[in-house]
Amino acid sequence: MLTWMPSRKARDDVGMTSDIALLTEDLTKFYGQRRGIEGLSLEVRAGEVVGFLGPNGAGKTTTIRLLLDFLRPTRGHATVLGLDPRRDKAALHRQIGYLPGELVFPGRDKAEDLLRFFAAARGGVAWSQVTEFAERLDLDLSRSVRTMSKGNKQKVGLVQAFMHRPAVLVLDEPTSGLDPLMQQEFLAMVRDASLAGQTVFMSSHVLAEVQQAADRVAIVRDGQLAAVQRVESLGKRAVRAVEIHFDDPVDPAEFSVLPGVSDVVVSGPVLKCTVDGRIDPLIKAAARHEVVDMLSAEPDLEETFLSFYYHGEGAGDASRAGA
Ligand SMILES: Nc1ncnc2c1ncn2[C@@H]1O[C@H](COP(=O)(O)OP(=O)(O)OP(=O)(O)O)[C@@H](O)[C@H]1O
Repeated sequence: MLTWMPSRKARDDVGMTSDIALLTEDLTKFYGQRRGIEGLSLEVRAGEVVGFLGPNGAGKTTTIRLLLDFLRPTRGHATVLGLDPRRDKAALHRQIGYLPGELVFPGRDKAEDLLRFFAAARGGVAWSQVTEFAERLDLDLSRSVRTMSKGNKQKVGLVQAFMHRPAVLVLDEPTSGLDPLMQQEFLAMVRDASLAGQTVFMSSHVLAEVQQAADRVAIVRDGQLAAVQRVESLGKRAVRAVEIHFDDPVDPAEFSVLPGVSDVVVSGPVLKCTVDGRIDPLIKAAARHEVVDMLSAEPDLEETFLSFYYHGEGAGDASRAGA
């Protein structure tokens, strides 16, 4: 999906006051000696969907809590819609939809009562907006939240985050506990939110879901930003297996010298190899021969994702919005 800049009207409709929805500069949080997140500089533009990816303990929740002023930074700062989350908490309250990673609903309230409470706390939300999201997520509002499964509690959390159509949605592991059908519905809600001019910043450790909904992914590892990539370019970087069938036998040496090409094996007219990154050099070399067929396995984004963890590639080359 390409970055899409919402129209001025769409941004006005959701109360967007700044072109930059989220900004962090050198954002750092240490818990005593323990690093939560360090030196995080990231810009999310209004209307963008950014996936915040990383394994357990990478620093995703810490970052999100800093953005919402549930934690105070050790160093650096963050702004939301150009405002300071600490100083302008009240002003931001209605413009942010937040889904915490760990949902705790005390009491025996029915989902409906709880959502009425959240709606009132936000200065009133048309009840039709609440039921619209509840229906999309197939959530029974008459059930007591305390007795709900993890997935149903997650749906309540999502409805409260989306129901007031906030300018910015900050979602910590939003698909946690949802079945595949509901995960798809959630991703559709994210796409609709983006089309309506809302900004979405969502943490996840599932690359596939982020790939479906996000414009960019920011990858954190050990408390530091390891890479920020446009989703399409993650695909382009991926390692893929390629098999080319020629009319006549080819010389492996001709292909093994190509940039990004390795593991070249030729048996008669069939060449198999691995391509890391751009496939163009291989295509141009192959085109010097008569090509009968070519097979290329889909880039494995999970592998690309892991390669960021283990080799620490590409730090911050698209950390600025629209890069
Ligand atoms: N309250 C705390 N006290 C001490 N250390 C903490 C605290 N909260 C988080 N940490 C540490 O900070 C680091 C980042 O944790 P964080 O919860 O932000 O990661 P995460 O990416 O959200 O992980 P997960 O996917 O497991 O939720 C981890 O090493 C974690 O142990």
